[in-house]
Amino acid sequence: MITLLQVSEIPSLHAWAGGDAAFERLIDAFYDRVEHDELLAPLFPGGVSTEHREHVTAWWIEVFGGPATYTAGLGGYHRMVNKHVNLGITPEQRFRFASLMSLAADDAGLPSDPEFRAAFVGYVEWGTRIALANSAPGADVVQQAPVPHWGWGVAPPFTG
Ligand code: HEM
Repeated sequence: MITLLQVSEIPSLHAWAGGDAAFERLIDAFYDRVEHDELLAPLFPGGVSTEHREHVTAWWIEVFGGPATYTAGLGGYHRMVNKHVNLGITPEQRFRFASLMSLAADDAGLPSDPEFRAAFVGYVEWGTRIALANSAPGADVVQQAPVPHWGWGVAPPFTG
C-alpha cells in the first residue's frame, strides 16, 4: 500500500539528504575530484580553497531548503553569478562538472533513492546550463535574483 504524505509533511531536500553535514561531504568530495580532473582543475589554479568549498556548500544548503546563509552573509545570487562571468565555460566542462557532481553524491553517501537523485540531477543540469550561459564573454547576465529554492518536482519522496 502506498502512503501519501500531506504537502506540509514533505521534508525539504536538505533534510532528506541529511542536513548541513551531507552537503559538506558532497562539496568536499566534488572538489576533491575537480582538483584531479584535466578539464576542470585549470579553472582552480592552485587547488580549490577551503573558503571556496565553504561558500559553495552554503549555496547548496540554501538552494535545497536549509538556512539562507549565502544570502544573509555572502552576497546572495549577485555574488554567485558574478563569480561565473567571463569564465568561458565550455560544453565539455559543463558536462564534466555535472557528471562529477553525481559521482560525488555517491562518494558522500547521499540518499540514492530515485526521487532524491532525480531532483538532485535536475538542479545540477539546470544550474550548470545557467552557469555556462552566464560565463560566455559578453553574456547578458541577470544581476539580481533570489537564490533558487529547489524542490522535489513531480516525484515527492517515496515512503512505502
Ligand atoms: C549547479 C551549478 C553550479 C553551482 C551551484 C555553482 C556555484 C558556485 C558558487 C556559489 C560560486 C561562488 C562561491 C563564492 O561565493 O565564493 C561559484 C564559483 C565558481 N564556479 Fe560555480 N557553480 C555551478 C556551475 C559551475 C560550472 C559548470 C563551472 C565550470 C565548469 C563553475 C566554475 C566555478 C568557478 C571557477 C568559480 C570560482 C570563480 C572565482 O572565485 O573566481 N561553476 N560557483
